[in-house]
Amino acid sequence: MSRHVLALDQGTSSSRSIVFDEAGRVVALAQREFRQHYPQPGWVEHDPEEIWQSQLATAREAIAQAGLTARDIAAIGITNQRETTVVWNRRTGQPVCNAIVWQDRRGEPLCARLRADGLEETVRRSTGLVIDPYFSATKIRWILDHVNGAHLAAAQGELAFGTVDSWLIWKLTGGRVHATDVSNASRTMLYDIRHDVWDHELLAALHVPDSLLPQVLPSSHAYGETEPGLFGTPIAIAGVAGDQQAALFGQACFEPGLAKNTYGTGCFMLMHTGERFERSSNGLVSTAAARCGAAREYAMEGSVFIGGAVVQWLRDGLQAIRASGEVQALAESVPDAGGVMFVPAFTGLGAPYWNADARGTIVGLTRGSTVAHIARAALESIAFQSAALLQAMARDAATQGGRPLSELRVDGGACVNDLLMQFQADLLGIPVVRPQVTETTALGAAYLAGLGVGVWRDRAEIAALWQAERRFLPTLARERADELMARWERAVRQTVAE
Ligand SMILES: Nc1ncnc2c1ncn2[C@@H]1O[C@H](COP(=O)(O)OP(=O)(O)O)[C@@H](O)[C@H]1O
Ligand SMILES: O=P(O)(O)OC[C@H](O)CO
Repeated sequence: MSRHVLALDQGTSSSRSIVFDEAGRVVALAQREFRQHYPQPGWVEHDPEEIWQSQLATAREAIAQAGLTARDIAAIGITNQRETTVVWNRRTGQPVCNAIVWQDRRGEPLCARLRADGLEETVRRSTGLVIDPYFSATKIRWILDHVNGAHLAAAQGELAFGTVDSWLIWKLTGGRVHATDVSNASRTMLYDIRHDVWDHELLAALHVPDSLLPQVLPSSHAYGETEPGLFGTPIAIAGVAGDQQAALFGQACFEPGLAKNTYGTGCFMLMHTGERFERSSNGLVSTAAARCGAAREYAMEGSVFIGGAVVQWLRDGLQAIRASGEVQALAESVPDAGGVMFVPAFTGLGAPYWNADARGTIVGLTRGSTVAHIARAALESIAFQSAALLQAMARDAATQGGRPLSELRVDGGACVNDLLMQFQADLLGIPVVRPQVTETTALGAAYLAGLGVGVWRDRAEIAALWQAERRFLPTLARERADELMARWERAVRQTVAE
């Protein structure tokens, strides 16, 4: 049997495909960026057709680059930017409009209505989430309300909704399979993660007909086979998970209390909480972890909307650097941020603050401040936001009888930045551990698929493959770290002042 697995990693800024071997090593990687559309302030869209074409192209490239053919691929695992919403016509397979991306805030007025209707507790109890336009529910409703004919077509059962995984499964199987996995379903704000069913009270509150919805399956499962024409021979789709839950799996965080933080466009810290659905009292959400069988598994999550994206802003907005990789040298050209504090609330603030109206703020500027101080403060903001998540997790653990975190596993595009990782360890006061394979999102999807077809036997075998590349140990005095966090929180308060 073939021992290679192909992971399709459909991210916010690019589509990537990676071929892994049975040791979990990257054999080939292909990547394509695609266009971001910003039709109005606060709106972000993607063209679903471009998502599909870029994903397909990278999948073919990765197989060819590895010197393999489709026959050598044991299975495909899919992982994806979560919450992003696609609605398409079941007969023609055509999307009815652009995908509404997770960062898009247009659902806020509807969220305000849901809050006013007193649905907050229902949402939290059933879905584990807070009412926020980040999640798919209000994006679906917006499409049905604003796209010509969509409301009627939905009522007549002609339309299908899916997060990006469902859309890719649909395209890969030639429209034969309309499904999603439980970790993606848990991000829609319509799925009851306690009982594993779509929540009919929430569907009714949002007037979303259930004919729109995909079937929800475990993350490691036989979803179907790809159309023979796509790769020359059919390949089994055997794993599907939202990218953050896939990263948790790829980091081998299978035990309650193990956590990872992914530093991509945003930052996403997830802690496995085992089979217990725990609710946060400190601004985090509960979510379904990737699932291999019938047992329910959960995670506590903190989502930061602007992580590595602040570095993109330094590059594209401020034009302070030409490439993201240059930020470390610029930030290191000064000994510290010189009192500058940067809160990149460009699209509001996610966890633990949940404020859609906050906007970016730089405080503490003096005559001596330079672009290097701003770059350093920008990098530090990624660590501050993540530290606020960890503090929230620690507060939850303290009240729920859990143990505080003993180390944090990291991954994502910005985790290559040593300065950022060291500052993160300093703020957190625990080791920050970077694994040898930092493509953990794709690796998690590959593991889920490979487990299904026997490339890997069980989680123990996967856990044994995980290896640290570098441990960043905290060096800062705790009082100094606390002082910095207090200054950060003061700066955050200024982002919401009008
Ligand atoms: N050396 C670096 N230091 C800090 N941030 C970086 C560095 N290199 C890349 N990044 C940031 O990492 C992000 C890309 O990470 P990636 O995991 O590929 O994102 P995504 O999955 O969200 O598309 C970008 O926002 C980029 O600015
Ligand atoms: O595409 P990423 O890696 O920034 O991940 C996006 C998240 O899934 C959004 O919840």
